[in-house]
Amino acid sequence: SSVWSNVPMGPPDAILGVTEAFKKDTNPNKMNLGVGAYRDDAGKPFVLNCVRKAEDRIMKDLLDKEYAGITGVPEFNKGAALLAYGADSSPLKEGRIAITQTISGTGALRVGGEFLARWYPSSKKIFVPTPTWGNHIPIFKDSGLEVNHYKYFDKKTNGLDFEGMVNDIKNAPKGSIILLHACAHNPTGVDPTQAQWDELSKIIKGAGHFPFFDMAYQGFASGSTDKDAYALRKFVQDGHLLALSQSFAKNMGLYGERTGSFSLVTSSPEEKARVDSQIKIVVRPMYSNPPVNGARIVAAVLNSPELNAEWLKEVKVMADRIITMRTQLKNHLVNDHKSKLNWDHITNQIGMFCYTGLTPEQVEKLKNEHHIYLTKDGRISVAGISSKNVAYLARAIHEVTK
Ligand SMILES: Cc1ncc(COP(=O)(O)O)c(CN[C@](O)(C(=O)O)[C@@H](O)C(=O)O)c1O
Repeated sequence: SSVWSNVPMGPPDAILGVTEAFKKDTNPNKMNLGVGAYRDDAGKPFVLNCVRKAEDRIMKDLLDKEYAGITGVPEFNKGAALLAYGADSSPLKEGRIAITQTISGTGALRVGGEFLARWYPSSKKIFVPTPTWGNHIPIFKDSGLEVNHYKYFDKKTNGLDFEGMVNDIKNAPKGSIILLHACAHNPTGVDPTQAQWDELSKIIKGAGHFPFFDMAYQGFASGSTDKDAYALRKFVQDGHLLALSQSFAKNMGLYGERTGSFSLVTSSPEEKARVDSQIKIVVRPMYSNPPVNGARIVAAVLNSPELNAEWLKEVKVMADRIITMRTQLKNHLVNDHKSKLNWDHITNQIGMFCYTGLTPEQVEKLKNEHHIYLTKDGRISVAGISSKNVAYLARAIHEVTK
């Protein structure tokens, strides 16, 4: 028998597997509402103008191909921290934030998971919302953490089960790690209000828990990078020493460039130096140092007032198109099809995803009868909807739900 005869066939990824199935479909009406990747109204991937301009500038600089340091391109780290924490962040001004460039958001979560498993003294338990991004669970398990869950989504209202969330977080063992989606919760599109975030900050502080923010959509949810960072900045203001993973996949359209960061708010520059040294010891044997291209693009955009201003406009255009598609989809369902169901959640939810409430059977029907591809949990990537296919989608959803 061969050396690998014991290797079983694994299941396709719940999200990326949908794209594979979509690509095999030859029907002209097919729609990919699976992976969270932005498309413009022509259904095409969108490379931001500010990114193209940044690339031009970088090419003209004729930079070398030397290794970046273990923690990546310094100008990138500076710009990413400023974007997340804000110009008036005291830990930033006091030099207390340890930050490393990572292989996009996934890499940030993994470096963070490994660091916490190795150095966080109070617990190996991380509590993630129910539901959460599917990849969170294997990332943290593979990091050596024990994954637990807190209530989050209310199936009855298709909204937030704040009561349940608060109770589960309060009942978690003291000093647990709490994973929080900073904005545009994936897969539900349901976010706490600012008042609810304020309360969560007090509760998490009171319980001595450790917040780990995953901010993969800053600017992409509301169109404002400051508004989308509200929860993170409020927790920092309230004195939490916390962890943050950032991704530039969506808000700067750098998906395949794999550009992100992991950062920790520490209590002093001296502590930051010790934490920095241990983050490097996690990263060096994992991938040694990160790719420079995406980081140079982000640095060029964030650190140039002109490109930064253009980026903020473009990220708002993306956010606004998503919001328009939500409204059109709901209007078709309510006005054209006189659907008896309540579709308010389609416009109440925010960010890349809409948690439709469709059952796995209805999802199967959308695929088999209408060539519409989405994940089994009923999540649709709103970016896959355009003015050309929104009516087709509404009719199909009505067909399978009436
Ligand atoms: C909450 C959250 N955190 C982190 C990431 C990591 O993203 P990256 O490593 O590319 O920076 C994603 C992307 N999730 C998806 O948009 C999605 O849920 O479809 C998709 O990119 C994915 O990889 O699944 C995410 O939704």
